[in-house]
Amino acid sequence: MKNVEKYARGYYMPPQTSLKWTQKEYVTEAPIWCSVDLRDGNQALIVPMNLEEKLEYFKVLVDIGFKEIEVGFPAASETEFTFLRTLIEQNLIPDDVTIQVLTQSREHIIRKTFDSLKGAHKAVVHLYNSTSLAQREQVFRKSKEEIIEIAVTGAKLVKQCAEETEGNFQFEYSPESFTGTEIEFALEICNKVLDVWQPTAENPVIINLPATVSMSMPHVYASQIEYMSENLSYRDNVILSVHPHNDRGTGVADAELGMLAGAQRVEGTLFGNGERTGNVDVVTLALNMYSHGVDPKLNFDNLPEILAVYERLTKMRVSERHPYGGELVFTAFSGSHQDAIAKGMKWREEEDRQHWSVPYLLIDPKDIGRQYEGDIIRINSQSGKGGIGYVLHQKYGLDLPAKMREHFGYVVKNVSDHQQKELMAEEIYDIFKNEYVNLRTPVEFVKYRIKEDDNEFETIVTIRVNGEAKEIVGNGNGRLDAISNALQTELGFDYSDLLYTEHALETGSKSQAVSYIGIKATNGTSYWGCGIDADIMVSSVKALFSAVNHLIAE
Ligand SMILES: CC(=O)SCCNC(=O)CCNC(=O)[C@H](O)C(C)(C)COP(=O)(O)OP(=O)(O)OC[C@H]1O[C@@H](n2cnc3c(N)ncnc32)[C@H](O)[C@@H]1OP(=O)(O)O
Ligand SMILES: CC(C)C(=O)C(=O)O
Repeated sequence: MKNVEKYARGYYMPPQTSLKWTQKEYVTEAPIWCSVDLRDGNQALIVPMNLEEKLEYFKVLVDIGFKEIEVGFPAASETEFTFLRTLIEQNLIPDDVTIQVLTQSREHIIRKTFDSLKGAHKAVVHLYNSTSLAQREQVFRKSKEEIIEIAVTGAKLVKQCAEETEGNFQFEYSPESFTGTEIEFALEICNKVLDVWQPTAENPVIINLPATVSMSMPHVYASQIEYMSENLSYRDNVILSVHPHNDRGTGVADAELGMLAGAQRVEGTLFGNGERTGNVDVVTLALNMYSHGVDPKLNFDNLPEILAVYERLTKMRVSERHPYGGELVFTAFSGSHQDAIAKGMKWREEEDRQHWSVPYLLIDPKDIGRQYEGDIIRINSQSGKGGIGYVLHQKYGLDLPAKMREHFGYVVKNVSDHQQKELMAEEIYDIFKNEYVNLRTPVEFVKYRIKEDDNEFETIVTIRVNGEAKEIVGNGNGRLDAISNALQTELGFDYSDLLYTEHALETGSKSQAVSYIGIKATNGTSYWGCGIDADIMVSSVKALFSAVNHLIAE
């Protein structure tokens, strides 16, 4: 690419790197989650949510289990202000939920923010100003000292307003654009703000270190978080928070490594909505944790419902490949994946197995409200017998013998390949019926009579050959054997190795028998048939005729 030299830059690695976080395998405890959907997510929407939409979204967040929710930027607009007033005046904030509001470090904005908070029992007031080299030089055109002054002046005013306003206020400070800030300067400015706020064990201060723009690889961010965690003043009374964005596609990695490095709190949004490429996706973070056997303390056991509300209110779309929520993320189309999943699911059914280890599926889709049927195995020309057999079994209760499954697999693949489309379960079942169950030409079974004498059977079978009715006669040491012999004599060719299986099939309140029959022609080729009937013997005879019709057609 021609302009690559434009982008060479340093990443502000800490002066001493201890990298203790690299020794940890996974996050062992849920962080304090703070949803910023209604603020950072909302400010990035083409049309920000209206009052009713924000109220509905707030309820969804509460139901998921968020205990901290940044509800907006009250000084930004009338809707934002009114939303906050509605939450407070209509008493819509549960006792165990703390709302959070964002403010720039500007006097009129801070004062308006506190106006919006009147009557709130408790709230986090979140103050920010940009600290990065780029913002200092280009946006603010101020020295480091002047930038510290903005933060400290704002922090003092926030403290004063909190003292003048009834309610319990906790403070949060973000050195916005932290990842573009020299790490020692970020530490200095945070410590200056902490000096103003004087955090205590009863009222700790949140220091939030945003990857406002994610610039470096995740290990750099983690090293920065660890450095801040180890060097912040009042550390015991500071809650260290991360707020990653997803510019490099590493928002989740940033948050996870950030937690390993000492972050106790995470700010993010559902499905990663937010500025540009979005905020970190809390659903993915929480369910990643769940997949490690750690309770994330957020409830996503009905993710499809949450996703539907999210898409309706934000008018954003969750991509098919989005972790956990995406339509296709538990779906296998390809044969070998389907085969392994179908076998893995069967292995689970055989015994009560606690530990989830089904190949290709990170978690059990059912745990987050996804269905097996139609969700995990879908059929196209990349699919194989395992998946096709699984669909027929799950949806229609058919349990094809292994060899027949193989034959039918190719039949289905052929249809899908030629039609260049995915086949739904109903279509597969139709192909199955046309291929075997309804195959009645050239020879159609009509009825049979049978006599038994000392385990010797003699039968007269009524058949129709190319539409013409006739009776054929045969003997054998079993009913099916006798009928098969009658057919072979009439048709004048041989087959052997009659392979027969059957099982019951519940259709509505009625039970039917399904029989599968495989026959081998003298040239070694196998042919398969299936019959379904309330009478088990009739189902076997129909299966035999279906297999024989395949043989004749060759
Ligand atoms: C990374 C983030 O997501 S931060 C949050 C961003 N979210 C939003 O901005 C959404 C809501 N914002 C708004 O509605 C508006 O920006 C308002 C109401 C807050 C402010 O509106 P306005 O004053 O009209 O405009 P604007 O935001 O452009 O103001 C820019 C001025 O504020 C200054 N400023 C910006 N951020 C801050 C800050 N955090 N602290 C102090 N000053 C700041 C700028 O330097 C600029 O100063 P100048 O007037 O001397 O040039
Ligand atoms: C206000 C801060 C935390 C922010 O939204 C960001 O830096 O992305």
